[in-house]
Amino acid sequence: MGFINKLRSRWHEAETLLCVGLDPDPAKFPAHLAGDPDRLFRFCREIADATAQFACAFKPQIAYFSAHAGGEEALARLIAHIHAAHPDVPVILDAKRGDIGSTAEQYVAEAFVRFNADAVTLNPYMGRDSAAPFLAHAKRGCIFLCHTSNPGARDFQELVVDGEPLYQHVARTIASAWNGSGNCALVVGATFPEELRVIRELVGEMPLLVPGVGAQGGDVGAVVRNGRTADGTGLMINSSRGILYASRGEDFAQAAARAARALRDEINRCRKR
Ligand SMILES: O=c1ccn([C@@H]2O[C@H](COP(=O)(O)O)[C@@H](O)[C@H]2O)c(=O)[nH]1
Repeated sequence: MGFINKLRSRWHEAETLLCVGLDPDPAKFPAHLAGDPDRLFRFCREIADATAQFACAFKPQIAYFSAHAGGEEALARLIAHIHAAHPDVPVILDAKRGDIGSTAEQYVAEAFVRFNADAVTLNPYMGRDSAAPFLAHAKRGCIFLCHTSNPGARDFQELVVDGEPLYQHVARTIASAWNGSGNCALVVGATFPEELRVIRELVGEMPLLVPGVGAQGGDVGAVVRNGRTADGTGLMINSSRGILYASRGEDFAQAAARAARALRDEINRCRKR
């Protein structure tokens, strides 16, 4: 099953719009993992196993793995573990790739062959030819940065080009011209709920990956109100640090499960309003 259908099944059958972010930072790990050469994998595997039932997707951020010797091998093993143990939950590789076509082909092999991710985040700044090698894989998701969650999102993404802010042009172009295989989605920060509302109007039912709740302070109610589709889905609302570091003790995985369940439930309460 392709990424978009896997995601839709998860929204409807597991009744969750929560994306669990996997951003392992050894400085924040519980003491019993200190010095363990396999700590990135062990920490994330326990988090994934504890939170899978509450997740519509997992989103490992590649930098948290590639920053460490052996980290990319840990990431490959982690994704293989998720596919084997939680086959219904799609994996989004957060790598924000984008380059000329020949290099993009290598990034395609990285995301879809080496790591076997169901979807990958992409930077659309280099234009259509940089996205084409990814778009050709109709069963994999291509999730493009549109309006990011950080304060600097305003620097370029809100510049007015041909009478509209650049982020709106990006949303419109991807929805109308790049989504021929129906495998596109957009990243929109929870910290910009008004822009989220505008993007939802521009892109119809297209899935939106929404980071920025939890540690970055985005409002869950505003995200659901402004970002959901008519059937109350359409969103992958990501939380990473708020789930991963709910406890720094040996009970970290159980605490992560409680945090994931609480956020899943809060999102679902907002969907009913
Ligand atoms: O606009 C963006 C795009 C990506 N991210 C990523 O999402 C998570 C957020 O982590 P939290 O701990 O929940 O704040 C992280 O991997 C970012 O690289 C984003 O925050 N904003």
